[in-house]
Amino acid sequence: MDVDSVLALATRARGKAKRVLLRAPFIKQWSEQRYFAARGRHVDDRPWLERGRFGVLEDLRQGFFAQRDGSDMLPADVVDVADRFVQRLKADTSNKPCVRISPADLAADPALFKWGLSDANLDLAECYIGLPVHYLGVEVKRERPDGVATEVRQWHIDVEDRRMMKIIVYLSDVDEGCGPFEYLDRQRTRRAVAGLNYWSGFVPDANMASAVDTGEWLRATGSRFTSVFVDTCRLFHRAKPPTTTDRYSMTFSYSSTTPYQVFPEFMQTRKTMLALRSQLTKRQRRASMME
Ligand SMILES: O=C(O)CCC(=O)C(=O)O
Ligand SMILES: [Fe+2]
Repeated sequence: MDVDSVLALATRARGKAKRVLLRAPFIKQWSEQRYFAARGRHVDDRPWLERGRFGVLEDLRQGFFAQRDGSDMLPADVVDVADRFVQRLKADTSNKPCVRISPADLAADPALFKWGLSDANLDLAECYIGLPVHYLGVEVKRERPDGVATEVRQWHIDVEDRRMMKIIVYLSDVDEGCGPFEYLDRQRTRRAVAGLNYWSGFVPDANMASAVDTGEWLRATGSRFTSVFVDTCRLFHRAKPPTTTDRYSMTFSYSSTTPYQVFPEFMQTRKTMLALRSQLTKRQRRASMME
């Protein structure tokens, strides 16, 4: 095992310990008070949103989910980089269910990574989370149509933070068979958490079906550039295992500056971030945990 894997394991263990500790009644109450006080202090500092994102914020606040056509939101140079990554993923000949562009490759062609740090995105994440935010980076992936329910193709709720915002942008058309983002709305998530006595981890389909009927599972299908804005720490979700066609997509992730847990294997390394440093504004450096 190399040093990075050991560090990743240690970070995971520390995150889990923190989540366990925060379940203890007295500590939970203290931590909630601190959290709401911090959000209260931040109210006046929240940025203004550009008009297009206002409705997204409303939807996120009401149902932790918004779906939009994202074609106007992405600048041409970002789409160019995304397409290059898609071509690279298409050329992959392994038979892994999910293939990703490596953090080093993302940093070598940084327009896409940097779009995640645009004011419009940081503003939206900050307004929704209600606190200064960390940008955890972008993941660009291909989900192969093998129908296998591994990893995040199983039902789960993300454990990183109290609130989180992810922007998932499809880079190919996604219908029922192409592995759409699948989720339960707020009420059904609550019902499933209670019915399954859920705290963390992956839930097999059959167990989920016993808590919430499969007819009530929701799916975000749509053409290329369809964009999902979602708080994955608040809703049960998964990538539905694709059966007919590959799904290509990218996911930009944001948490508060004090998440319970992060997964460093999906994030940029300190070294690549230092190489990008001179291209970033102060706000972007803060959001990338560099200051
Ligand atoms: O890619 C997807 O559809 C969802 C994957 C997932 O679980 C996540 O991004 O939190
Ligand atoms: Fe997830």
